[in-house]
Amino acid sequence: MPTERYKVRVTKDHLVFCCGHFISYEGHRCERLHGHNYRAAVEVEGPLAADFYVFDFVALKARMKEITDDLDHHMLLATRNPVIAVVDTGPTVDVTYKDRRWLFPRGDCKLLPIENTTAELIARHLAERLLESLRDRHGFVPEVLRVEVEENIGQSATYEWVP
Ligand SMILES: Nc1nc2c(c(=O)[nH]1)N=C([C@H](O)[C@H](O)COP(=O)(O)OP(=O)(O)OP(=O)(O)O)CN2
Repeated sequence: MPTERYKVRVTKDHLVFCCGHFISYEGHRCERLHGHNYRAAVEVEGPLAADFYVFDFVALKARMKEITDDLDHHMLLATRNPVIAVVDTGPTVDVTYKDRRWLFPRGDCKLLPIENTTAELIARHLAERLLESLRDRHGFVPEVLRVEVEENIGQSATYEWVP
């Protein structure tokens, strides 16, 4: 008996989120502030449900779009970075790396509980939020979830979650 597996994938122009960021790298170096039109793609795997699909494309796009829209047009800051300090003062976010300092209006920022705003960790962050949303709103837990974040055409990172 052959084993059947199904996978649903969505990636759409409206799953693009335009954000500022900078990362630390090589342990002690820090990029200059710049931005990307990040593009997300989502895959879910599982058995076919009663409607003969793994999970409804329409709902999957809608849940992902809520998350990417929330990040769109914000400065992404990683709160767990070992060398870039991020302090939320209320009206502002004060960011320090060695002798460099950035001061952002709080409303322009998304503070992410991750170590670095790499495409890899942004993908994991999106996946965690999506899993919560799929579970809470649809009672759906996929067998496998993958989120790909493309920083630029031809360069992307994928996070895979398997329970
Ligand atoms: N595995 C990863 N590598 C890198 C990441 C990442 O998230 N994961 N991120 C960066 C930088 O943030 C940077 O923005 C990308 O650098 P680079 O490719 O040099 O810049 P461009 O997007 O402008 O691409 P071009 O090919 O130069 O046009 C680095 N590495």
